[in-house]
Amino acid sequence: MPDEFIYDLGETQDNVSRRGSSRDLSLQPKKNIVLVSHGRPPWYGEDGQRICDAFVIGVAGGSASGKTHVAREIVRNLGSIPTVIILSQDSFYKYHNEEELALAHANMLDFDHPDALDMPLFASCLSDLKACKQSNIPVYSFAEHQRLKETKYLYGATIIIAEGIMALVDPALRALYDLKVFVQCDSDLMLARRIKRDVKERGRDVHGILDQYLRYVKPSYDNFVRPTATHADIIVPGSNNAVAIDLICTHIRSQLQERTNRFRQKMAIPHLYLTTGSGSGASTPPESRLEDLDLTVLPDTPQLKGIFTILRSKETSRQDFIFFVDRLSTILVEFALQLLPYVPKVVVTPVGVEAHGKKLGAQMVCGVSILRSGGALERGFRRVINDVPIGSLLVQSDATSGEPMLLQTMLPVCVRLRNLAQDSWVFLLDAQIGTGAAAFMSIRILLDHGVREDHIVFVTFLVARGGGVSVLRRAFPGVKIVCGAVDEIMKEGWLEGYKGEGNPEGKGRKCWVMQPGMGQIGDRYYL
Ligand SMILES: Nc1ncnc2c1ncn2[C@@H]1O[C@H](COP(=O)(O)OP(=O)(O)O)[C@@H](O)[C@H]1O
Ligand SMILES: Nc1ccn([C@@H]2O[C@H](COP(=O)(O)O)[C@@H](O)[C@H]2O)c(=O)n1
Repeated sequence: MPDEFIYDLGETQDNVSRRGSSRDLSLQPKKNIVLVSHGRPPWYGEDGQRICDAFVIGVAGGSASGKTHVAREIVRNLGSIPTVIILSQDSFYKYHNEEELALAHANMLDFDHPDALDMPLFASCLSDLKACKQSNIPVYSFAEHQRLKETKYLYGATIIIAEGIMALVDPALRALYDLKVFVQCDSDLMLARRIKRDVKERGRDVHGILDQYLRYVKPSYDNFVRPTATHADIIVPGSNNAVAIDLICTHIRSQLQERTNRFRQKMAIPHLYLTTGSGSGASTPPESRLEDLDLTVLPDTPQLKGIFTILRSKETSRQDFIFFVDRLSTILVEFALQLLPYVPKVVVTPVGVEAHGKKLGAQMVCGVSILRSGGALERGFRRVINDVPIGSLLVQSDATSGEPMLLQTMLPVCVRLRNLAQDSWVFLLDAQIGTGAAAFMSIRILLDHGVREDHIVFVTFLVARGGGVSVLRRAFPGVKIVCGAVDEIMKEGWLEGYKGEGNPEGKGRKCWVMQPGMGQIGDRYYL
């Protein structure tokens, strides 16, 4: 495995950028690999529903035939594709009891029978990933012959390569593949490669390897593995296979292109709701009448007006800007908390009488900030909800297409695990909803994880009435949107840069701007 593909989950983002954009998210064996390159474009339409599945390739073949090699070469050959996961069937070896473990260590347990693998679990994880949901897959140790306690969280792949000796055995698995590949390799070569690999990587000795090979591996190849070649769309040789891999990649590229085209056509619609040009007026679609947007807006008190006046002014110092952003986010989160369930609670006061009150009824509450501007709400959020877990999503517009691109997900555990996600309340934090593209993608990500739509509370300083919020509202009517104020206009224009530390000349740049707005909140807060 080339070094630039190795990336442990615990590494910092700095290390990833230093090494390039590839990530290996597996523990042991290092086989389930996630490669992230230029971000993931939207996988849903303007109605918020998924419009395409991930493209799934099944790669089967004998042990050490070169399945992993083929999978990695496909990734390398594809180059600048959005996100690829290589999912190894080895991860799905069943859990063994003490008796089976003793047999395994004596080379007397058959790992080459289809029953050794948890095929239904493999099919269910693969089916979730194909449907653009998250999956928590098992982690297997070859050294211990055992499934480990931890699971590995995977999410966000555009292409999934599932590889394993039995990858084409199970009809339920075969039904999930868009392309089926069989790696055909000479038996002598497979044995030679296996001896080398198992000594080096799996802690085995030559005698044991040969014993296991003759007892289980070879008969299994003849009985179960080789016959599945008939299901393959493409047979790839186990060596000198560059031409075959090139053909596979050409096919994948054309398939992805088709899916991308369908998406672009549909996503063009929200932009019809946005106004362009330099005029001061903006046409407002009927759907974005304030009462139809169902926003929870902070009461327009003189005190709030005072805060907004300071925040909107370009003369405000960075120090004051940070102070008032923190204050406003505290007020907003406090206000948003009224939307969560409360249950009765009786306490006894220091004077010995009962007081009938309430306590928060939500089991789990967490925050997810949409980086970078959403980070500006985190301090206020933490002030109101003590010790709350906060994750983040990095979504940025692609420079050429203008489409939002998912670059990184760092979600709290209660969202990553599906059984917890359905009971969690998630505060999505972003500074403003303008075009709504980042908000739209972030909501879709939470729904992919099983968070209930009516358990998502979007907290933001500003919403543009003429922007994408109307499309967002139609797609996700259950999401609660809490904002400090509603601005009228959303249009393409020049954003005056914040003048000060890090940007002495106050350079402007062209983008979608809200009016009157607060400028680029992330820049003003962080620069
Ligand atoms: N086309 C190839 N050319 C040269 N070596 C290869 C090729 N395919 C695989 N190998 C080598 O064979 C060994 C086993 O390959 P691997 O892809 O891990 O097999 P599998 O995943 O099928 O068990 C590795 O050491 C790998 O480098
Ligand atoms: N504890 C185990 C589990 C499996 N094996 C062998 O692994 C082979 C499949 O993995 P490949 O990467 O070679 O496809 C399979 O043939 C099993 O015999 C093992 O040795 N120990």
